[in-house]
Amino acid sequence: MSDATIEVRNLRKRFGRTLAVDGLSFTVEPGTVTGFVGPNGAGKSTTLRTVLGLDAPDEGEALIGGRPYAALRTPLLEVGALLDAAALHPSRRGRDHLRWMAHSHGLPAHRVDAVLEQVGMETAARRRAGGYSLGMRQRLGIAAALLGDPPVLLLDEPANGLDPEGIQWIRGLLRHLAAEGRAILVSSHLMSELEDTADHLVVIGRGRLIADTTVADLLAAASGDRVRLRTDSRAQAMELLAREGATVAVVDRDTLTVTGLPAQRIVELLTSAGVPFAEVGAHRAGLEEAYMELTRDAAEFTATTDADEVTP
Ligand SMILES: Nc1ncnc2c1ncn2[C@@H]1O[C@H](COP(=O)(O)OP(=O)(O)OP(=O)(O)O)[C@@H](O)[C@H]1O
Repeated sequence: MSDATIEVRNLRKRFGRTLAVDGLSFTVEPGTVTGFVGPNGAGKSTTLRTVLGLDAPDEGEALIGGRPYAALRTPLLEVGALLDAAALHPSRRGRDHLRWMAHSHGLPAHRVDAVLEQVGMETAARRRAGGYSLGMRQRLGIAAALLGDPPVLLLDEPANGLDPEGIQWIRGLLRHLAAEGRAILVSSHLMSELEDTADHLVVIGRGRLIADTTVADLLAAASGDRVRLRTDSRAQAMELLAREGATVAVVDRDTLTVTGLPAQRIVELLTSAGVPFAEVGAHRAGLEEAYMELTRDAAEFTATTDADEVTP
């Protein structure tokens, strides 16, 4: 799968007064799941649409296997995409929809059964699409993307509407498809959806690149040299450790993270002061926490809470 890359170079796209994508560059390598993350309106869909030749960029370019979408000879065999899972005629059976797609692209009919099996829709696809749940439409959309067995996949929010079991399923599928050497770009506005899935992350906000990093590097940076501490006497522990110069943050009811003191010193201090504690160890940040750290300084990415909204 040597042609398995997506390259976005200096991409810029404006809609009237909205600069949807503002000089964005990144590459998706073969054999990886790259998460494409950013808050609603960040420019993810516009970028994906531009890669697929559905929006024309004002500046820059987007390439699949080194060529723009318009120059691909057999697009369905070179790139698979899930953009809008709802785009299905309600009276059409899912299987017929795929058979028509296969036929119009000169693909053998057995590919339809192969991809339906891959997404667990063998039976459901014989029913009319009008009765499908959102999760079933997502699965059928993924089946359509896989029909031409393409080396490159672009999936816009594929976990949308899936139940926890469906989310687990798609994680496994994406890992499997990447292990086959494909380049996979998967967008989400929720970092947590990419946990255990993405190897690499491209984070954007307001059309601009915020981070282009491996998940491992991002988590290591977010974990820092913090120590995680569990204690029933949270207030006492916080006061004691802060007095010793540590920075202490609350994680939940009985968990704290401590920066500025080694674990051994924390144990000594708590023990000699008689403050009970259960666990002391290196803190490992999750993806959601790493994302918050990454976007903390960018005020425009801060979610408005209900409390903010009712403040006069
Ligand atoms: N066809 C269009 N006409 C006008 N404005 C548009 C159009 N498409 C996108 N936009 C605007 O461009 C910006 C980026 O939108 P886009 O849909 O690419 O973001 P997104 O990151 O995919 O968001 P979401 O997570 O909500 O899908 C938004 O401000 C949006 O309103």
